[in-house]
Amino acid sequence: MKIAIVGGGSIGLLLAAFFSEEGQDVTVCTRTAEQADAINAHGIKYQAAPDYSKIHRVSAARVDAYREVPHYAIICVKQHRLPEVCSVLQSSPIFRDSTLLFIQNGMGHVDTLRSLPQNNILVGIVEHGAQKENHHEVRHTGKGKIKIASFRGGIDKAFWGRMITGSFRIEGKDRLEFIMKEKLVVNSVINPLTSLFRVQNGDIEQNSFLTELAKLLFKETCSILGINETTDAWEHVLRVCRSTAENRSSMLIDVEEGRQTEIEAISGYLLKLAEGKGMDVPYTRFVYFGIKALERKK
Ligand SMILES: NC(=O)C1=CN([C@@H]2O[C@H](COP(=O)(O)OP(=O)(O)OC[C@H]3O[C@@H](n4cnc5c(N)ncnc54)[C@H](OP(=O)(O)O)[C@@H]3O)[C@@H](O)[C@H]2O)C=CC1
Ligand SMILES: CC(C)(CO)C(=O)C(=O)O
Repeated sequence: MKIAIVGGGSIGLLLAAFFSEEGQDVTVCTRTAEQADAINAHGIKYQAAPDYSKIHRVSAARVDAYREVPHYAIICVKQHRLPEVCSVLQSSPIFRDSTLLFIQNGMGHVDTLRSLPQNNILVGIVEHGAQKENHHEVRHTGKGKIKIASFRGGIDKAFWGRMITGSFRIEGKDRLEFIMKEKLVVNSVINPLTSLFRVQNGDIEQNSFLTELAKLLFKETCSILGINETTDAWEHVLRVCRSTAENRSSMLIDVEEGRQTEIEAISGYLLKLAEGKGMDVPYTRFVYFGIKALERKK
């Protein structure tokens, strides 16, 4: 299958390497010509701890210079970059018949997807940790799951089910809202805490004071979303901390690099929901303003 990965960041490069390993015809659609040139010249270097690396020869093009017609377009930009990418997806005939897959953290984007003309739109969640080292190198810093579900149209579970490399697999699910809420719970805890305390994901479980804070945030997020704070749900958060222990969350990297974070789509989304329900949510408010303050410092 022809697969376009839109956005050559940590997750875009990771997925490009994965689909290349699966024998798919992958093109990375980048924002800059500089990154496309680097990928075309060197391929993508996939690295995994402690000493595994492999070069994947995939092609790359700046997104507005991409001329192929992909079966799948996997959108790997941050939430706040979606408006510009969605306008390309809306206007370009290239993507008209593609199945789109959006993998952003947070819930902010789901309403935006309604205006897209494509008949087949999937939404997914990524529990892997990845870090882009430079334009064409990515480090796989934590292995987890990818779950996808249909937002509009069908889902070819047989195709996705064949995409298995070792423990790397994509699971097709029926309940979109469930997988998104489950991931939102994880990100509402891990992303702001790791960013405010500048720690790796694993520290949330290792440092018992951080675990206490994580539990408070976890309980609050569950009550905002109206879901049961089961032991299973809490264990799931800890499992992601463990499986991505060495990872610096995507929000922490944004903070360190002085970039806009996805706090609006995660804690900002939860705050608005809580406001609508007349709920007071002090922990979520605290982390929201804490991250906004760090963004202002940049
Ligand atoms: N990193 C992680 O471990 C995880 C991330 N996620 C989620 O995955 C999504 C992507 O995150 P991540 O890969 O870390 O983000 P990055 O910031 O590493 O990558 C985003 C990429 O999108 C590119 N981009 C921005 N605008 C455009 C555009 N208009 N056209 C084409 N490309 C564009 C950026 O290019 P440029 O650099 O040139 O601006 C950058 O390469 C996020 O929603 C994140 O929450 C989920 C799980 C884990
Ligand atoms: C899975 C996790 C928590 C990995 O760090 C993530 O979603 C992120 O960094 O945004």
